[in-house]
Amino acid sequence: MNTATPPNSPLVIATRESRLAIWQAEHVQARLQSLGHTVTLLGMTTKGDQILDRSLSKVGGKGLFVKELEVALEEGRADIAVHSLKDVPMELPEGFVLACVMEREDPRDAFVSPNYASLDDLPLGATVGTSSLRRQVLLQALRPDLKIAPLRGNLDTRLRKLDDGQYDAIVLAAAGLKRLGLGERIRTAFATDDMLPAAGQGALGIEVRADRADLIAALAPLAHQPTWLGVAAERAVSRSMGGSCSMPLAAHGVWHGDQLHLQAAWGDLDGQLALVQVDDNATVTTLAQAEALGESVAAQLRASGARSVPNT
Ligand SMILES: NCc1[nH]cc(CCC(=O)O)c1CC(=O)O
Repeated sequence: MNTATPPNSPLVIATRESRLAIWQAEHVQARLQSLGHTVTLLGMTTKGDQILDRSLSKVGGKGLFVKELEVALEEGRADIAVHSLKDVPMELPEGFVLACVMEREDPRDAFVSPNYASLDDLPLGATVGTSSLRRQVLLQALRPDLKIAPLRGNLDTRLRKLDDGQYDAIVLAAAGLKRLGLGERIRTAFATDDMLPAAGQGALGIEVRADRADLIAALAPLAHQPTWLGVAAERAVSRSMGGSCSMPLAAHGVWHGDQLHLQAAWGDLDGQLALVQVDDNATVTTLAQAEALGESVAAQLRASGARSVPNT
């Protein structure tokens, strides 16, 4: 079966239908169009979009936001899938690859509140909305008095719940807010030293079928190597720790002038709060070297008491 795209046939991008997902797909569409391609979008709903009443860490499945898009690639209904890299499982299913990682938007977490300018301004015992275990652990380390309440839904839904008065503040990825032109809602962007981001936060990954060498070549100009080296290391930490969204794990890699600086944190919510942090760097010029640094940092986390869970 020859499924290679003939020249001039349009490329089809599979995308979720949240405003952020559409923005990201249109961003890739515009970049590809500027390279001379014809590009259309195919919108679809994923399991992660449908389950809104439970914390995703309790739903448990990996790749809740990506599976349906992969089926569209498998069946040839679409050519490429654009993802927030943070939502992409550490191991892609057999037959799929990340064709490229694009330049990162702001990787930081954002403090959003109608009444308070920063975490320090919150009164004792204030309620902060987030369903991310990583954010929960890091927030409790900074402010043990805070009440953390679950918060799900797309960005607009989360902001509406804040505006309805259900929370004193919420914590979101700065990248999503900025992409949607909602950057003015950010009262403070957390220093990454205080709130270390999730692996891949703020970066876009483009997934294709591994047998589509034509697409991998077409997408190569969209890659941003410094971002890719950083997130490759972050994802290696997570993979090595058996990473799933049910583990509070943070990893942030910054590549500059052949040096990769990688920070990671692991937390435990069972019983007393435990937080383990590691900081390392290495000379890195290839993805394999970036991943080796990530594995080394994961080993250092474990040596300091972090427990990895086996991949399921
Ligand atoms: N887990 C949902 C998700 N996936 C990607 C982003 C934001 C954009 C990004 O990190 O690239 C968000 C929202 C959030 O964490 O606030």
